[in-house]
Amino acid sequence: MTPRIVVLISGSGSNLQALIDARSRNELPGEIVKVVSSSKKAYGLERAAQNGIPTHVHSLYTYTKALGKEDRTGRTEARRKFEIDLASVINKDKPDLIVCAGWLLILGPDFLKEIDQVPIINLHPALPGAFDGTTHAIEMAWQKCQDEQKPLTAGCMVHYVIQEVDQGKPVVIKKLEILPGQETLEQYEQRLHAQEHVAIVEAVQQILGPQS
Ligand SMILES: Nc1nc2c(c(=O)[nH]1)N[C@@H](CN(C=O)c1ccc(C(=O)N[C@@H](CCC(=O)O)C(=O)O)cc1)CN2
Ligand SMILES: NCC(=O)N[C@@H]1O[C@H](COP(=O)([O-])[O-])[C@@H](O)[C@H]1O
Repeated sequence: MTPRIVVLISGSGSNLQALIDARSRNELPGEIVKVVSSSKKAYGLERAAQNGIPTHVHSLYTYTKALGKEDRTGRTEARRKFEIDLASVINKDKPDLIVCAGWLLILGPDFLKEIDQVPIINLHPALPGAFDGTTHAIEMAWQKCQDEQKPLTAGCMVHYVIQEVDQGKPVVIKKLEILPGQETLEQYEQRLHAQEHVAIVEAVQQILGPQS
């Protein structure tokens, strides 16, 4: 039985594309059965559609738009319902692995409790213990190198998702050296994304085993 993969995205989906391309090369030990996006504008939805992969948009805004900014209790409840519903959507596809590929929302305890037995992995554009819990790790690493004016070992990792954001056990780590003044942020980003596209495929291969 081919392992079933659900991929969570929020944006461009270039890492989803890396998984799709690996599958096309028979190098992915699993089938992407659903792509769930937190945004209806995510180009990754287009990438999925172009490859016949079912999609679902699960937008937090849908749950919170009727609430006032000051309605903290309401927003907390809405976030809980968002997460429980998200877990229900995903569980319907009976995944063997869930991959956060640029999913820009913290998965709270209500979600993790409902998913329970299915491993979840996340791609984070930083090394273990560096810039945990941020969605701006790429820029922060590059800027840190410029500020300190000394080489910085940066990179990306794919790690298991636990409640503590970006602190789960690493599965794949890719290191990159940033030299101050030697490249623009865009040039570093390009190098990093290329490594991410390798790391995310390697992580799925490691977890789900060789091509089935
Ligand atoms: N429980 C976990 N959830 C998630 C993890 C994780 O390790 N444990 N990884 C993240 C991915 N991520 C960094 O790799 C990350 C995603 C989102 C955020 C964040 O602060 N999100 C805010 C909204 C931010 C925004 O709208 O711009 C939020 O969820 O309220 C930090 C890190 C995926 N989830
Ligand atoms: N903290 C999570 C985070 O910053 N994730 C980052 O979102 C991007 C998604 O790109 P993509 O939509 O092109 O795959 C990737 O760079 C990934 O590391």
